[in-house]
Amino acid sequence: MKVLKFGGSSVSNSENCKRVQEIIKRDYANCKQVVVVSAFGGVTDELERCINLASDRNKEYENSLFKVKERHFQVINELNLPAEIEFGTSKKFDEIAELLQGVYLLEEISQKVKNSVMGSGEILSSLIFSAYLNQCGMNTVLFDSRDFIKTQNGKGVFLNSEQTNKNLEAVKNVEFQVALFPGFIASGQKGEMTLLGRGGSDYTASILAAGLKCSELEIWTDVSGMFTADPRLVSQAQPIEQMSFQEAMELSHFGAKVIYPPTLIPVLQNKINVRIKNTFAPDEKGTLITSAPKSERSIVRGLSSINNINLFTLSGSGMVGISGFASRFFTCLAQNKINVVLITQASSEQSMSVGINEGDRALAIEAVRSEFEMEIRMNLVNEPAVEQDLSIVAVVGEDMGYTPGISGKVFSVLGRNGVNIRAMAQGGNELNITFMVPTFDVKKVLNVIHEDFFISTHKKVNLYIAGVGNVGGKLLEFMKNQYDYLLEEKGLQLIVRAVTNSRKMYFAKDENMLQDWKQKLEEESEVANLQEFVKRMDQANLRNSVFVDITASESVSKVYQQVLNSTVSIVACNKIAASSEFDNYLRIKAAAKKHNVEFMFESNVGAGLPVISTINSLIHTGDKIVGIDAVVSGSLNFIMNEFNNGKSFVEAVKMAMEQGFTEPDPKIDLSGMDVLRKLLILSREAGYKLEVKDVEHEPMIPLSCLNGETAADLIRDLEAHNDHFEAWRTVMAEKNIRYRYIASFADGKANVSLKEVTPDHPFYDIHGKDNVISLKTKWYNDQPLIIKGAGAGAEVTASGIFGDIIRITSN
Ligand SMILES: NC(=O)C1=CN([C@@H]2O[C@H](COP(=O)(O)OP(=O)(O)OC[C@H]3O[C@@H](n4cnc5c(N)ncnc54)[C@H](O)[C@@H]3O)[C@@H](O)[C@H]2O)C=CC1
Ligand SMILES: N[C@@H](CC=O)C(=O)O
Repeated sequence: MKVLKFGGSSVSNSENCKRVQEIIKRDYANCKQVVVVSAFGGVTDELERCINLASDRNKEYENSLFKVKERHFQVINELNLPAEIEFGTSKKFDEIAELLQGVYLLEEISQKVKNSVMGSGEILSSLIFSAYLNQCGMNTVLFDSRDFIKTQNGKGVFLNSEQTNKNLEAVKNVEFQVALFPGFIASGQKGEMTLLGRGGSDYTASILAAGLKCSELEIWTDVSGMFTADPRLVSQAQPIEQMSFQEAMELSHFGAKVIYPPTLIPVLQNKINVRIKNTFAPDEKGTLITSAPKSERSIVRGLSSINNINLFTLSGSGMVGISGFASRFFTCLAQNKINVVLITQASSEQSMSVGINEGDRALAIEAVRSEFEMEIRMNLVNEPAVEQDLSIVAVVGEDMGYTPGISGKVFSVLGRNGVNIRAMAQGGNELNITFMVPTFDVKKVLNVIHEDFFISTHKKVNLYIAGVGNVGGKLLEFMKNQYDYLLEEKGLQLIVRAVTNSRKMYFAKDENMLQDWKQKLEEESEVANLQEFVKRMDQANLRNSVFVDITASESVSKVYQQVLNSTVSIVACNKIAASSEFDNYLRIKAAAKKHNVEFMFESNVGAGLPVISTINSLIHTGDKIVGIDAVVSGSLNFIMNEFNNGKSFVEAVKMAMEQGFTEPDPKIDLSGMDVLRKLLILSREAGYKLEVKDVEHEPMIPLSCLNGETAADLIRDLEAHNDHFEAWRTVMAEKNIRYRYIASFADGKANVSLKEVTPDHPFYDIHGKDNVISLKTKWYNDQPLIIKGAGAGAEVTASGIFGDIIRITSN
């Protein structure tokens, strides 16, 4: 014999009643079934509303009750049930109406009347449904749960399990194939109707399963089992195949609403397996709750959360070393029926904090103030402090016990995402790690932990992109091409949430704009506003967020602090921040460290070449950079190579500009400023404190060519100086040398200038836009470490930026 419980959603209309009948039919011939039904979906709430309206002397209750009645009659008619059911139903509604009229006249609700009205929904649904099953040819007997399930009053309503189990013996003597019981309702010592608590139909089913010694309890609902997290908050949540009773209890206690927590006690005591199934997808596996569940791939079984929690703190120096404070504190909360959801105490004994429901806040303050009135007056204890708008999150899993590193992993992923944990507790059995966070962060918290622990799912990477020109456009194209690969191979889902250029910006509503960012920016954008861009990114508060700076703008580099304060990582190919004042460079790095996020700028030097990462790796492993010689301007190398091949200097400059090797303002390259910035960045990363003024700097071209405003001015001025450049050609031929614009650093001295190199020099033969970076270190002393390859161009730069994004988000 097994018990099947169908919740309100499963029996909310005639269509669903037919589905339920199909489910019962599956095992009809094989085993006896005890079926428990809830009231039709939403009916209990409606009945409660009717009582409240009546007690407020609001005649609207009559209308509301009439609508509830109509719903029942609609089902009766649609199922073609016999007249006696209509009669029985009508009679029940007359009784309810009478009770409500009494409430209306007296303006008072007694517990007895309230129970009678609210429990009517189950009496009605069981009457209708049992008739329907019989009509379908099933041998169904309707039992009244009140005749069997007995409660006793204490502080609340408790099950009298001894009496209940004794009463249930009688059921065994009745001939049936389906026994139908209304859920939720029971009776007290004097036979009056009592209720088993909201969600109590689950409990009814569990009590029956235990009392009738059934083999299994099936809870049929509208979801396919208990999920690894609330699917409304975590889109990647999956049904959990199996879990233990203890895990189910922890998860349901902390908010997973699939099962009413007391339900698990009778079945646990009698070792009866519970299966949670979906009425609307009956072939799906659902979740099995059992004493020895098989291990899942993840050590964490599930996550749950409850909102509207307050952190209530009692503190004071007078509490230290004095016994009895805790006992008085908790007794006072208990006496006022204030439910404590989480407890923590500082080891100094100076403070104790508890999590309570928002609704209990006022009462808790009043009760604790009055309990400690004298101590507060004497300044031994402070006024109770309450923090609002918090939520509790529980990470649950039996396998977490005695496995080191789980809480470390949980808290480090939260730290990386900028979540401030207000209080925490771990059950002594290590079954749960529970903590309080601002409600604003709950969705992010559940998602990041879910992504980190449930390996079958992927990680969403939320990208905010500033600058969609030459390089930015290429990066977006690469990301679009690699989208499927990264999703499948690395479990990374790239989502572009917003883009801006200097004129327009577009924020995605809920969509991923990776595919059609151009069109969105063209057709649906708003006027660019950097502050607004950063503000909205902060408000979105999405996990694994990265701000990507692909501009050459100083104003964009100035928002980095703000971005990092929002716990968003930065990937930049814009060199301005890393080459700004040394203190600012340090401040940005410190902000990233403080907020546990990344500031990465590999593409600042050598575009996609692994230059900065190589320097970092040498330093981290104990090497020391003693000298740097580099040709790190892709455009200048390209220009000189074209010049050597016979092009005029200005022609070569125009080609570099057209091919996207120069900065948006080419004067930055030709003045040597771009190379200077790169040398600053390299030497800083190598551990030296260098400012712009410390670098000896000779521009590559005459200063008079750099006075113009626009690129056209520059071209005009270069043309005017053609003789100057042609003179280089003569010198190069005469001396058998080449000119290279070289950055060098040695003995604390930095220099960027145009130098002559002979054919045996490593910088003599450089192809196209290649960069060469030669690092002399403690370990690479005789032969320097050389990094060489294309150092400019949209493709290689975009690939460097993309690499940083993947490195950050793969952590
Ligand atoms: N082109 C190359 O080979 C390399 C370029 N880089 C860096 O890449 C960056 C971009 O270069 P390109 O794409 O070639 O330039 P670009 O001129 O084609 O694109 C720059 C983009 O930034 C946007 N922008 C400018 N100011 C802005 C602001 N205040 N707010 C929002 N957006 C703004 C522009 O509207 C444009 O979309 C530069 O910092 C450059 O140093 C780095 C390595 C190599
Ligand atoms: N303009 C730069 C591009 C990369 O930083 C260069 O020419 O190297």
